[in-house]
Amino acid sequence: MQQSIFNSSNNNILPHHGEIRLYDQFFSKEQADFYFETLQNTIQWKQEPIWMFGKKVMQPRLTALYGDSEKTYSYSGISMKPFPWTKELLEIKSLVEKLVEKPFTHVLMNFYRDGQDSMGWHRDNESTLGPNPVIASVSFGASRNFQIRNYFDKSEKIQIPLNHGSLLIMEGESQHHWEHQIPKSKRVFGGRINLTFRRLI
Ligand SMILES: O=C(O)CCC(=O)C(=O)O
Ligand SMILES: [Fe+2]
Repeated sequence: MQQSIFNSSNNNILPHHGEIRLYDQFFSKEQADFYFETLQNTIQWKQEPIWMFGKKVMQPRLTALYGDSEKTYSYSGISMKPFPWTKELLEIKSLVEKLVEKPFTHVLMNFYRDGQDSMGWHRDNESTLGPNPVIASVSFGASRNFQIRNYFDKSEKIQIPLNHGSLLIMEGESQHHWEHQIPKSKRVFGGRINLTFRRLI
């Protein structure tokens, strides 16, 4: 199932059970270029292992966690301790918070070096995020397809491109009923940086 959401700013992409909204040009091209460059060079990117089906495997991308406190964030069998906020991350956080009207405590960042880097199907439903988390996802760099599918009926699928400077908000029941992924692509060559702002409780 494919929905036409292009150019819409605050329409819900999900047909039921939760809300996902896309702001395709939340950042101007100049702002997005600046943040892509700066984050690429100043963030402490690392390739970290995770546990999958009882095996330790390297994640197919680089990651970094920045945030408020000493509070560690655990997912897929690993825990990450946040680095303190940088000037640019605080700027981006405050722009996003102005729109969402909710505060965030952490940002989990992913650097997809090229089309071969990816993230598999998952839900952001760790108990430390609370029952119906608001997750704000900012993208800079190469455009990648964001695929969403119904967790209970895997045939119900939606795909949207996340472009340079876009902001995607996931909220309500979305993390209960829907999972998402960034698949590999043979047609993508450049790097992409994604920031997911979260509130850890
Ligand atoms: O790179 C993306 O757009 C998705 C990131 C994501 O799903 C996550 O960090 O949980
Ligand atoms: Fe996610």
